Amino acid sequence: METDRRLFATESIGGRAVYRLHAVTVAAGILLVLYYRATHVPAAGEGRAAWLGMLAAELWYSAYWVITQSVRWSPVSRRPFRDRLTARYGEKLPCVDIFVCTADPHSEPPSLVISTTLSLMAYDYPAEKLSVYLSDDGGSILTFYAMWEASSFAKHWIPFCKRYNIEPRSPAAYFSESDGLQDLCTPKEWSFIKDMYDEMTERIDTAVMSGKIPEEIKANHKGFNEWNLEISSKDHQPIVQILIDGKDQNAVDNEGNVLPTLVYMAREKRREHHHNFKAGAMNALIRVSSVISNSPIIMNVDCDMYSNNKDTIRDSLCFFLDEEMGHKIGFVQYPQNYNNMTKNNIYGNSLEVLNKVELRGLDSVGGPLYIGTGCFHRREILCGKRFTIDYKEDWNGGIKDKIQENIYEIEEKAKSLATCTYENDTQWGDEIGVKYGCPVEDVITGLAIHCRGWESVCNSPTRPAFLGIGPTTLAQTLLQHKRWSEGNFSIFLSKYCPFLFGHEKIGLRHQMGYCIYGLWAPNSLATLYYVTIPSLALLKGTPLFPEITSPWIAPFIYVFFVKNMYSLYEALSCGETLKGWWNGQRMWVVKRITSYLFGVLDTLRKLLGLSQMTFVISPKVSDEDASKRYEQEIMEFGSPTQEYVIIATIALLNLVCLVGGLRHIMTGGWNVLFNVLPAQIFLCEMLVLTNIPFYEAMFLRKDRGRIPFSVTLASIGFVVLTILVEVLVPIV
Ligand SMILES: O=c1ccn([C@@H]2O[C@H](COP(=O)(O)OP(=O)(O)O[C@H]3O[C@H](CO)[C@@H](O)[C@H](O)[C@H]3O)[C@@H](O)[C@H]2O)c(=O)[nH]1
Ligand SMILES: [Mn+2]
Repeated sequence: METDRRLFATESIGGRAVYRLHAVTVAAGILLVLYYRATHVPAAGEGRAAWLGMLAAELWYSAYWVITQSVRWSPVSRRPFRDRLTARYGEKLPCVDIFVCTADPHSEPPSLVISTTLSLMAYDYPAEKLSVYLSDDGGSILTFYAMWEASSFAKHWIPFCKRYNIEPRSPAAYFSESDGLQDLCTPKEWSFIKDMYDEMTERIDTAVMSGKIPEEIKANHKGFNEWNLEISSKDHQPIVQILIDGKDQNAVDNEGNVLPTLVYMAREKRREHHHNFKAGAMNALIRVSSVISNSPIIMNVDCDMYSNNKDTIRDSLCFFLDEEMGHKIGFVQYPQNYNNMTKNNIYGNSLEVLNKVELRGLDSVGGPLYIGTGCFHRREILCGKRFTIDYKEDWNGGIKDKIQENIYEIEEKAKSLATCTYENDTQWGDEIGVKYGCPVEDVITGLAIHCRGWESVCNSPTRPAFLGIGPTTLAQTLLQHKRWSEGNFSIFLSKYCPFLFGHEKIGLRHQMGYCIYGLWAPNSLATLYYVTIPSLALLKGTPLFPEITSPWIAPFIYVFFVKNMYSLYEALSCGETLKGWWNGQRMWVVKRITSYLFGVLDTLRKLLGLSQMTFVISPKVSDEDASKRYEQEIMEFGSPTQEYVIIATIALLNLVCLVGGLRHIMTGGWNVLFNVLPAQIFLCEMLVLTNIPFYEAMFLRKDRGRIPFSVTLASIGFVVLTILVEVLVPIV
């Protein structure tokens, strides 16, 4: 009976023996490599500087490797017992507020936003306890209109979902997956609801295309009056519209059941006030919801992350309501999964290893990071509460306790909480709510929560809880990673550096876990060095590794192979393909020499006060031609960017160095090449192999997504320049 009390189980993840064997031997190998480097520095003039650079890069890699192992030692997975929750609490469950953020009706189409919203409204959870809030940072009447449409479609959609117990509950996802041949409902019923949905989306898409809402529609809801002629996305009054008021007896679906509360909010925007991006939106939502439903649990998702699993709320509550551990848990994070990944993960965006290995590993050392989406928080904790050993949550707060206030009064009160000036001279954005000033506001907020004594857990059900839209072009991928690496690096360099801020507050391994991401960006420097200097040295004939006959080559080979084999094993065991792993390796190099490099440079510029923080939204739509290439897993370049110049230059440089290196056969014979330089030939060759898609994109492809000619030309120029410089002022 004892065990039945628990609402969730913690299980350790297998395969640790293999892992630990690999880790211990690789660590030994690394020590030998470093020892060799430090004791065999060549004389000046024989490549000493280049050798010392190798030492520095390898020292960095070693330290970083140790950091990434912090979370791999004893990962855990969690299993909630939903049935026990239901048996114990019945429908006496806490109220839950759900926040959705959107920012721009063009890169985040309103029809997508409402599909997400509808999927959340249709959770298997008592509707009277559920409130869904949308924050629209685009302040767009188009998004409001879509929400208004959703509020009436919900009356058909929610009962349909519940009656037939369908999954997923995002209409867009459901109709694209199901072909109407399901035996759960009559074909007539299915077509009825599908037509209704199609017609609604068409009306919305037409409105978005024309940018206007027909007058007769506007007459249907007072909310449309908020948009007068002067209003723009960067300059408008606060707007709060309760589209469905859960307390209203008349707000029922077509079967007479209560509907969840649905609220549209566009916080005030004025040009002279900084709005703090998504963090600002989240904080406004926390306040606005406090006067409408004030639920003790807050869940937030991005507008493209629909709910793919109807049980997620109940699953999450198993953690918070667990009698033994629940009081320590500050938030429950779900992994970020995408529904638009191709089989072989061409841009390395599937985050499988991060989700399945790193998040679970973090879970065993204090808790996963808050990653900004798919996360359940206790409201109190988001508002700054510290952990105390006798902490006990009052689960009765929320919608049902509210006295019946006039809906207009509530809206007015809510608006006053969403103004630009509300936060002046308050702790909002610092001690209260989501923190400001960082492009990964979520990570820094989660860190502060951990440092206030709370733990977090990662729940990763077999049927993913949320599915979003991942980047589908190289440019989008690099952009997202620039924001992430820059954000995490700026945390590392700030007073929130996990080693300082977390000192004595969270465990060492937890601090290191945070630094896996904090140090993504500076990895770029070591990588840039490693993909250029050994190759240039090969061209010149300067050895930078032990000879093949020297026993010292062994640790180099061991570390290289075993580390990579383990990474392959990890990827395969997370469900990736061999090719997917290979593509992922390419993307690591590419991200490091572009996104992460710019991440370092921009972080430094910000530290020097030369630039301001930005948040470039990832587009959720792409053109047809490009989507086709994405599905065929052909890399997309298109218009020229500096990133592409770097990628093309490094690719070409390595090709030239490999070919040029082979000329040593002429002068020194096979002996020189294969005894003295084998490691460099191998390294250079591996780089050339991974870079094959780039050569194709430069020289062979004819489609619109190829590398633009100007980029190829520039990269040829840079390669020539590099080699000239190398001849004139040798660096290696
Ligand atoms: O001024 C802004 C900018 C963005 N957003 C919203 O923030 C979300 C995330 O933006 P997106 O461009 O999709 O970024 P991603 O790179 O996909 O987001 C990941 O990384 C972000 C931090 O960089 C986290 O906040 C996200 O939760 C996480 O999914 C979206 O819903 C946006 O609508 C706003 O509400 N206001
Ligand atoms: Mn996104």
